Amino acid sequence: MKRKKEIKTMSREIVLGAIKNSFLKLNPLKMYKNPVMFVVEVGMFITLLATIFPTYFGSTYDEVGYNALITFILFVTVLFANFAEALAEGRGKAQADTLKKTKKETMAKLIKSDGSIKMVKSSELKKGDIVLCEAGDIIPADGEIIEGLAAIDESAITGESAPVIKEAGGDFSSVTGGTKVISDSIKVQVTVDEGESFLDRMIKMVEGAKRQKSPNEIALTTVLVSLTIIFIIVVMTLYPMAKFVHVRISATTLIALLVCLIPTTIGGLLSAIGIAGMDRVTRFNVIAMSGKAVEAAGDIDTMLLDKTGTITFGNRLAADFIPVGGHKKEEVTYYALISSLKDLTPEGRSIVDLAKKMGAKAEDDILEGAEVVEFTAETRMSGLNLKDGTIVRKGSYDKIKEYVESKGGEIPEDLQEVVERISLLGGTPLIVVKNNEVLGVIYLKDTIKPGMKERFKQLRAMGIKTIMITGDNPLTAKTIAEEAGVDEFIAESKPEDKINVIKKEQALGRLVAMTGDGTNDAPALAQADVGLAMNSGTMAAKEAANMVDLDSDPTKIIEVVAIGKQLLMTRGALTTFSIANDVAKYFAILPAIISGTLPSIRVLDIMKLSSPTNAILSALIFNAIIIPVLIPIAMRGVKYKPMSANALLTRNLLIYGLGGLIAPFVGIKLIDMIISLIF
Ligand SMILES: Nc1ncnc2c1ncn2[C@@H]1O[C@H](COP(=O)(O)OP(=O)(O)OP(=O)(O)O)[C@@H](O)[C@H]1O
Ligand SMILES: [K+]
Ligand SMILES: [Mg+2]
Repeated sequence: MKRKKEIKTMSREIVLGAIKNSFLKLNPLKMYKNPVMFVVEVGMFITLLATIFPTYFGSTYDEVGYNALITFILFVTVLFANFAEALAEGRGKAQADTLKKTKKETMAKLIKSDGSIKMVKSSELKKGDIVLCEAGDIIPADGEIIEGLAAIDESAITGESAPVIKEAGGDFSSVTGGTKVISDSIKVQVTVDEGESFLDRMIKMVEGAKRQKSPNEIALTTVLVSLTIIFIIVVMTLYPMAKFVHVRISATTLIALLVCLIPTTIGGLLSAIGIAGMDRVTRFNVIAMSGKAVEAAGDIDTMLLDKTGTITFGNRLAADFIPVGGHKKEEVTYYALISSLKDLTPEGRSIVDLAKKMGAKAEDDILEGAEVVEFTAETRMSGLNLKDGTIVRKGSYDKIKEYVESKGGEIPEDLQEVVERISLLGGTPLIVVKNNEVLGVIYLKDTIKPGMKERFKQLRAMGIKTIMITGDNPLTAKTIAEEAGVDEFIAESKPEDKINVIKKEQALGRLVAMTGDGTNDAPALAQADVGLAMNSGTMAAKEAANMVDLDSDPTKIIEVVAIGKQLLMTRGALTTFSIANDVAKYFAILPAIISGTLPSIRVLDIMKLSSPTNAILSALIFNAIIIPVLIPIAMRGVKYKPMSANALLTRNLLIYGLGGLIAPFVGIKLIDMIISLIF
């Protein structure tokens, strides 16, 4: 998988910026957005007061040093949490800066209504304006090509240096502001107003300016806040209880205890995990419009893929012309050529090329007065109505059969056999007819992308059902489906079938992902829970989708799903670790605090820490340090291996649950040993 636009994960600049921002984030007006860490910050202010006025907070003047130390550790804890978030944000900003460099003011050649050209600034362009873009020009705004064809360098946005061909009409007519015309000239109609361009939206997304908490994140935050409130109540009731049994506990100790118990680890890392997840998607050259979309990708049950161009390379090339019904090869070749003279699809062009190579030649005046019937996915046919009344068509087996029969023609006996032969090879048969007479078949060859079987196996291991949906005939569909290893296929489907399949799956409570690039994919892309549009596709598709792949690689949906899963897993794993940690800390320090005055508790004091004060300090230091220790995992995400949800859960509970329980005992004991050496 190509990752061209790799931006350094951890440059000096990003780290320095993050350090500065972790201090700025201390502002309580910003801090309250992270409720768990806000509680720590408030606790810090109280222990600070307890350092200055110890007697008001149940401390003695002897304990000023202890109070100050606790205040300092709490300060560092909050700082560490802020650093995690700032670091994640910083990496997004670095990517946004690279994009911003693309967004330069350029001069545009505005075509006025009288046809004359006026030079204007790109920022002055409005929706609907028509501009001329010639070789060497930077395209001044997003738009659709309304006239011409050009090679365009999109490397500024995609990082891909090979130019792409864009042309008026069809699914490859949209152009993006900031890209450069390499050859030829086009007329472009501007489709967006200033500030709303694709690049603008991309920058905003990557920068995190529009970042909102995803529903999952909000739900988890609610759980964390509830836990925090419970522990505040627990710690508050501890005070009168301790007094009752004549144990003196100062406010500072209670706050230290509280901070150890509330889920500070996940509280500190939660937003970094979300931001880093989106960042990983961006690093794959996919722009996600929301964190919600990335998370949805992690929960996908069903994936819809089309055949041509997704599972196969999609550059279907004519490989042969096969006559049927006693016709000659020259005849099919000639009419295949005629039917494709005005067919600008890759298939049509390859037919013209092959027919010419095989010696067919169209008369110079054949197109005079001829009516062009363009290919649509709906009709699955294309061709010409010649001036002399001859009708030439080529198209899919089912549609041509329908057409010929409606015109009173007959289907030659050997047609079925030829169609089957091509289909069994995974090729697409196109039937050529003249008036109501079937002449033969065009064999369009396509190749399955390498490694598809392996990828679908992985998806199956993840528990995802794959459905290939194609306009091609059932036999070709079956051959390709079997060869690629998809779970199900739907053949002879019309564009609207996609949206129906999605709706049906969703009605069964499933989350559905799909990729697409055409305007007719737009409704389905919008309907899908994860819609990944190709950057090469139309604006309509890109606007409807919640993700855009800058490399226009439809199979990348597989990686996006893996990243989404990894994001959800990372969050789950670190939450488990955090809570297990807090439970362990409770058992590590509470006996140490109380056993001094209540000897009966001593049996519980399994850790044998050097002193109650050292126990609290060690636990609190461990609590702070664990945040930066886990930052790399939050950023990188936990390792993901395709397996079922249950197997994953068991595995993670073992690693992160058990690990979270054991780590504090080891960590706190070590810190205690170091502290007792110092003091
Ligand atoms: N240029 C063309 N002229 C006539 N018929 C065509 C042309 N291109 C494709 N067809 C026929 O129309 C069918 C449907 O095409 P469409 O592009 O909708 O689907 P597809 O490319 O076969 O599959 P997918 O949905 O996987 O891309 C093709 O299978 C083929 O039989
Ligand atoms: K904690
Ligand atoms: Mg197609």
